[in-house]
Amino acid sequence: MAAAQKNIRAVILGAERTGKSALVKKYIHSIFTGDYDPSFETVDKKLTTIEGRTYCLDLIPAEPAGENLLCQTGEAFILLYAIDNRKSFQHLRQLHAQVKQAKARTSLANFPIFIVGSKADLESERKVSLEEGRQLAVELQCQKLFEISAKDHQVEIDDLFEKLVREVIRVEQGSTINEPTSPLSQQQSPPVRPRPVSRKSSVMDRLKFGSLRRKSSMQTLSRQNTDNSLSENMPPPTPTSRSVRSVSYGTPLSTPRQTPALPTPFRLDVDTSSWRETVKWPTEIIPEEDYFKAR
Ligand SMILES: Nc1nc2c(ncn2[C@@H]2O[C@H](COP(=O)(O)OP(=O)(O)OP(=O)(O)O)[C@@H](O)[C@H]2O)c(=O)[nH]1
Repeated sequence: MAAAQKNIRAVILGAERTGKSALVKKYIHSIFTGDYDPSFETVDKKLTTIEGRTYCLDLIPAEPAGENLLCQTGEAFILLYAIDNRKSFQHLRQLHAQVKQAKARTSLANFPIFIVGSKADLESERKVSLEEGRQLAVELQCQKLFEISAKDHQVEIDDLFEKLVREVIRVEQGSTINEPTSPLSQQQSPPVRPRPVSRKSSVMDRLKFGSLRRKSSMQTLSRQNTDNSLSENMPPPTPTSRSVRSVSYGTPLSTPRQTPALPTPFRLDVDTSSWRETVKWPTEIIPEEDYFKAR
């Protein structure tokens, strides 16, 4: 196995019990146990190869408070809410501000932030609509919005992290993806003050200072990227298999429009940077021809 040519530190921020650890476990180990263990510390890595280059993705689930250092060192961010928990959604603005403020003290002005709604399998308990998620992604100028389920959506979760890596690559190659640097970044950086040590921030400290003893020895290495059609510079793929149906509206997301009734569960992936919306149906849940036949 080739050594990683680049490390990418992805920080997953979200309120308690939004499914941060479950998301990481699903991506790294392909499992969903349904357990809740507040003492479970996951700092996991996964190698992924994109366009011949190997990246090591460090995944760091973080508690919402007191994570400035984490935010400063992160290169990509996932702001996670649970679709069945309105408070976790309302918390995202604060998390977003926290990330922006922390990054304004660093030299990294451009970095991807995805908004992700978890627990998409709990449709009947939904408290946050897709439209609200989409509006917030546009308002905060986040690159993408996903709805996923750590219980059901392996392919979509793989896709989510691949897209995150691709966004980091785009930044590395010089694309500007965030809004202009905020006034905060022009101020002189205040000294970083010691912060309260929390369960997950102590993981970060140990990671940072090289003394982390990984709880899990399992690392999933070698995830070959075989699908170049995901390249951001290419036009959306023509649906060739039953597995994916893409709908492009070609209108700004803020324009009121008719949204087709969607089967559930499903995943929404909105690319807010290109104002293109893509809705995908996983085949194993509802084959697209069945869906269209029924309409
Ligand atoms: N149905 C369903 N349950 C989920 C999903 N993701 C997580 N959960 C459950 O939600 C609970 C919390 O998940 P965790 O992954 O521990 O959440 P967390 O955000 O890491 O929680 P903290 O450690 O408190 O920060 C657990 O009981 C999970 O099994 C999901 O996609 N669907």
